[in-house]
Amino acid sequence: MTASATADRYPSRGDLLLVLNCGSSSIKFALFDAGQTPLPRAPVWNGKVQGIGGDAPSYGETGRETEQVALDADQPYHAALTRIRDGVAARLGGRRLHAVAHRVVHGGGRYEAPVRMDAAVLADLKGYVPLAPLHQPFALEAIEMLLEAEPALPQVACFDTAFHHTLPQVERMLPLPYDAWTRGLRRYGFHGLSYAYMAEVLPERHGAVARGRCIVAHLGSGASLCAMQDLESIATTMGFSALDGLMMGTRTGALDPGAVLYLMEIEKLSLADVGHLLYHRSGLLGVSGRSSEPRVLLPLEAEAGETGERARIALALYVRRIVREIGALVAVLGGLDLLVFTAGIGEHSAEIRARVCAGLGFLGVALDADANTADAAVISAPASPVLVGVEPTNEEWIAARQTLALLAGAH
Ligand SMILES: Nc1ncnc2c1ncn2[C@@H]1O[C@H](COP(=O)(O)OP(=O)(O)O)[C@@H](O)[C@H]1O
Ligand SMILES: CC(=O)OP(=O)(O)O
Ligand SMILES: [Mg+2]
Repeated sequence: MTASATADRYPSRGDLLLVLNCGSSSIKFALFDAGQTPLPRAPVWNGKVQGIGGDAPSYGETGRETEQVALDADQPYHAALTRIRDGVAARLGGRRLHAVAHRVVHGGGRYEAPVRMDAAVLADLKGYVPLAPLHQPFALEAIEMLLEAEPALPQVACFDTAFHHTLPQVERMLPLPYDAWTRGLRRYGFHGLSYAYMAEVLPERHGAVARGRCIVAHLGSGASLCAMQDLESIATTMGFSALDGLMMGTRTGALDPGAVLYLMEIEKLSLADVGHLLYHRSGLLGVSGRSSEPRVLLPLEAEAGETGERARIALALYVRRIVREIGALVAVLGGLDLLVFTAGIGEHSAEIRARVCAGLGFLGVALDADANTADAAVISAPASPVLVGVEPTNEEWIAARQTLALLAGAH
């Protein structure tokens, strides 16, 4: 093997690895010290580009949030990537960038494991853009930009859908005519890097209970639930696309398809208009008319008049959908041992957690109010038959580790 092939496979001391996590409203970036074994969970540098798709996208580094930099709203992804690359270059100081890991939301039926990117894989993954229009194009844009700028730099795609390869067929199938299945119209599931992290960290945190009947509630801008048994996905609320399941910041979640037909046939909305409505103008934003974020809506509930009323109904609907879907997953699991909240809202909103848990009284779920307010790792009361936890997710670390393993030839 040549020296450069060996360097591709194994990082040397001091080598760094960049992870890009393109979400629906943000790009999270993290730089890891790839030369250390085991890979440290904390990055050496990280940050977040926020407000992608909105009027005021901005770039910020963790620890320097007050120095938020405005980005060109017409080309936010390009501007963001340029900033991130500048930031990486400033931190290399003679060290080598070993690889770039990307969270790619959709791997379709073909990619159940991370894959090294090249032009052919890129073309393949572009085929899944219609299945994840809020996410897929942007991750692929970043990959394409880097393939052109630094063709020798290894890039690896790590898929949200991959963790759900254990779903049984009865959870994967859509009740359409059978040949839809063979055409790839099936439930894939998302947020898999987050659930993969949970499968790693929950046994460390909670011991054997994590291997039992467990539900993880990933509540971010996009939101889903995953039912795990023995740390494997057995059911999940997002399905064919990232529109299914829970109500989200701007997305509907599960919706009667008859409503879509009505909007198009009777109200004459075009296909593009319906797509925009379902992905960008619905959910908490659409119902409240004010914000896609619970932290903005919660204080508005106290207001008199329409603002307060709509904030209250938006949040009531949001919480009701979570409770209903948890109920459905409890039925699939045959009971519940552990419920874990994660992602932006799950990790930080004690009020949303309290409202969800109040709806789970039928399971005997009882919270310790102080622990919940403190975002503690265990927030259930000692007598609660279901252990309830809060666990910060770390999709970037999972992507970094998968990438190192793939490049070292472990896949
Ligand atoms: N400290 C916080 N308190 C309450 N909500 C928060 C906090 N931080 C983030 N959030 C909420 O989390 C959501 C974003 O979650 P995140 O997991 O970062 O989503 P994404 O990956 O899609 O960008 C937003 O609704 C945001 O308001
Ligand atoms: C799949 C998905 O909705 O991801 P995110 O929550 O990061 O937008
Ligand atoms: Mg996310």
